[in-house]
Parts: sequence; C-alpha cells; structure tokens
Amino acid sequence: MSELRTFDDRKTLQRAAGELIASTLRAAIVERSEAHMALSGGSTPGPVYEALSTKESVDWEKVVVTLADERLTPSEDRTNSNQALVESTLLQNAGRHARFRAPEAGRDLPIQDLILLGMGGDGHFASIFPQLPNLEEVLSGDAPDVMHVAPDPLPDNAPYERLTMSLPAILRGRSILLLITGEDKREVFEEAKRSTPREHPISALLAAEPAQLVTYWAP
Ligand SMILES: O=C(O)[C@H](O)[C@@H](O)[C@H](O)[C@H](O)COP(=O)(O)O
Repeated sequence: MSELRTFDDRKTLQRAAGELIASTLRAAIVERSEAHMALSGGSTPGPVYEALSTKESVDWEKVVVTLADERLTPSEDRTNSNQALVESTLLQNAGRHARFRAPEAGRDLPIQDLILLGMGGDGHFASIFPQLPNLEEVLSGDAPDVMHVAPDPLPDNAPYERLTMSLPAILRGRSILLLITGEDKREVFEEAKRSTPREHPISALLAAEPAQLVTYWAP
C-alpha cells in the first residue's frame, strides 16, 4: 500500500524529500555500488535538488541522474528544460560529481532506485498529460521506457513536445516519491483515485497501487 505523508509547510516537505532521496541513494550504493535516479521538472523540486546537492554523505560519483521527462525546447529556450533545472540545482556543490544522462526516446533505462514525480493541476505526472494523443500507449504495459509525446494542445506553462518515462518504466522504479503542494492539487489527487487516466493521468499510477510509492503533501 502506498503511503501519504503530510507536512506543515513546503519548506519542511522539501527538506524531508531531500533527506529521503539522500538515504535512498546511500542504500542503493551500499547494495549495488551505484544508484540511478530520474527527476522531474516543475516548481516544487528545485529547492529539493539544491538541498540534495549539499549532501556530502552521498557518494555522488556513483550516482547516475536522468529525467522522468524532458521538455523539447528550442536552443533559445534551453533554460526552460528540465536538464537545465537539474544542472543549476543538483549538479553543483557535492552533487556536481553525479553523472547526468539525458533521456532518449526508445533507449531502455536501467531500473531507477528513485523516481521523483510531481503532479500538475490536471493530474499529469512526468509528461503524461490528459491531452496526449498516445496516452493509452504511454500507459500500456509494453510501452518503451522513454517515449516522445506531443500534448495537444501543448501545455500553457511549458508549450513544448516532450520525452517522458512511460508508466511501466516508472512502476519498475524501486522507489517513487511524488511531491504535491496546495489544497487544489490535494483535491485532484483524491479525485484521481476515482477518475480515469484520460481525466487525470495520475489515476493510472494510483490504480496500480505501487507499494514503492510515497506521496508527500504540504499546503
Ligand atoms: O516538466 C515538468 O513540468 C514536470 O516534469 C511536470 O511533470 C511537473 O512535475 C508537474 O507539472 C508538477 O509541477 P510542480 O512541481 O510545479 O507541482
């Protein structure tokens, strides 16, 4: 059964998320001599990545970072890419020793020790949006690990086609940390337990009842 933890405020949530990710990475390195994690973009995780970058207790040279999704920005908009977000927040301080691997459509990913997700107000996660023409493919059990998707219409706040991990690739993650903030998104999260993936894509993740999913929420 997945777990929901609530926090008094976003700063406390972000600090706790950094701690959880660091301990997950340390445990993975002890067990398998390396750790793989896939990160999301958005407005919530930046401070998590910054806090994480200062953790000297993580053997960062053994950490490989990729993205749960990526915005296919033109070169002049590169600062809006998720890679740019991760480079400017996580890949500094101690975290600069981690290796970054950009996702490629059709290229298999190693099992991720940790996948960090956010959720949009429409119930999207990674770049699995309600308006994906190929939504069923991205959610199907035989989907490739990474897929090219073209939300139609493109999202207002980041109007780009995307690369996204598929649902089966996400469900293969050893741990999945979902960060949600605000009352509105909490309502969407609760509603998604009873709706369809076309209404709220996150409902497909929740319907799988992944035991490795932990959701952090703050007002
Ligand atoms: O490229 C992106 O925008 C993200 O990967 C996206 O899936 C994000 O996780 C959600 O939109 C939630 O974003 P917040 O962090 O702003 O809630």
